[in-house]
Amino acid sequence: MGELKVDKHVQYILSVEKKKDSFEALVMEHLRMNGAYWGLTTLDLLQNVASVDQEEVISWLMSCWDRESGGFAGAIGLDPHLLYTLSAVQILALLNRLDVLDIEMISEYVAGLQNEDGSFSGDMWGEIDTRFSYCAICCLSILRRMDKINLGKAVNYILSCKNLDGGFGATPGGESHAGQIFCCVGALSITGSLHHVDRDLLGWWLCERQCTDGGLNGRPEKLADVCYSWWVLSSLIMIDRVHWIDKSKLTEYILNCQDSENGGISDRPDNAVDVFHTYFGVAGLSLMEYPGLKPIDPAYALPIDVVNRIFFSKF
Ligand SMILES: COc1ccc(S(=O)(=O)N2Cc3cc(C#N)ccc3N(Cc3cncn3C)C[C@H]2Cc2ccccc2)cc1
Ligand SMILES: [Zn+2]
Repeated sequence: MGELKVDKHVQYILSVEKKKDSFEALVMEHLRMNGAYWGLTTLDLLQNVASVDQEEVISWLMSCWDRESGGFAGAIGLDPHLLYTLSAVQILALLNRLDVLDIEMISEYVAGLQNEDGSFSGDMWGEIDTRFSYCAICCLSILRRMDKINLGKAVNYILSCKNLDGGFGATPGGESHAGQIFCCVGALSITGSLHHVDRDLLGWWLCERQCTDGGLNGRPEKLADVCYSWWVLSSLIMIDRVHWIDKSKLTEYILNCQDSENGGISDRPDNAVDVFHTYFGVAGLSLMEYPGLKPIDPAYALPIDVVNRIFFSKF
């Protein structure tokens, strides 16, 4: 408990980056690009992103770029997908190296995944999910190429996934889930369409996610989990209802999920730590303005100074 063990978490992230042959590394190999985004963004929030060899990261990242399609794969030699294309663009924005990208090819790849109904497929195999609407909109916004898609249809498709409880599902009629709500609210926020959201109805569903232990869950009756500190909290902030939860109890819950010895944060107290929950725990604390952390943007899931640089630079 107590306070955030910053140096321990920095050491943990750097050790995972180095441990290439661990079980965890093998399990996560197919989404190494996601893992790189989680690790690097955590280091930046902890004001330690200078501790990695950025040139090495960028050359590995570019070796995951499929120049045929214009998309990024989760690891070298795998098929491109929207999930990894967003992570790659977020990493390059973080490192202030968007200049290495063929922006036209990447934005054509993303736009090419929009369907007639405004929805997005994750890749050429066609799976449709509001997660992919978020990936497409966030990625094109960072690249300043939102003009490449039909924005009206994209927003209408997301709204077609709104439920009577004020939440959002993966597809029309899909059950409300905190992860999908983050994706839909984030995409609506980036496109300036939050006026379509019933803030009190959705805010109520979201604040009901706080459990007696202070943590947040993803659906009614589920156990609290640190990663929901991001999915629920960022959504509450975007709709200006964050005061409806107890931030100090949530902060306590996240700090309780730290491994004080070896660093890292787990999904719930005394479980195994991983990069995913370390990132979402630190990002959740950042959303609650925890001292010493860089503030993070709830919609772009990038430090605010990075978002400002993207939109207020001459680039
Ligand atoms: C440990 O078993 C798993 C199970 C699934 C996965 S996964 O499908 O690759 N993936 C990413 C993920 C990464 C790590 C790490 N390091 C740990 C978990 C986790 N989950 C599972 C999870 C998180 N909270 C509770 N649960 C059960 C989310 C999932 C889906 C997801 C992918 C990208 C972005 C957001 C969410 C990986 C490991
Ligand atoms: Zn989790």
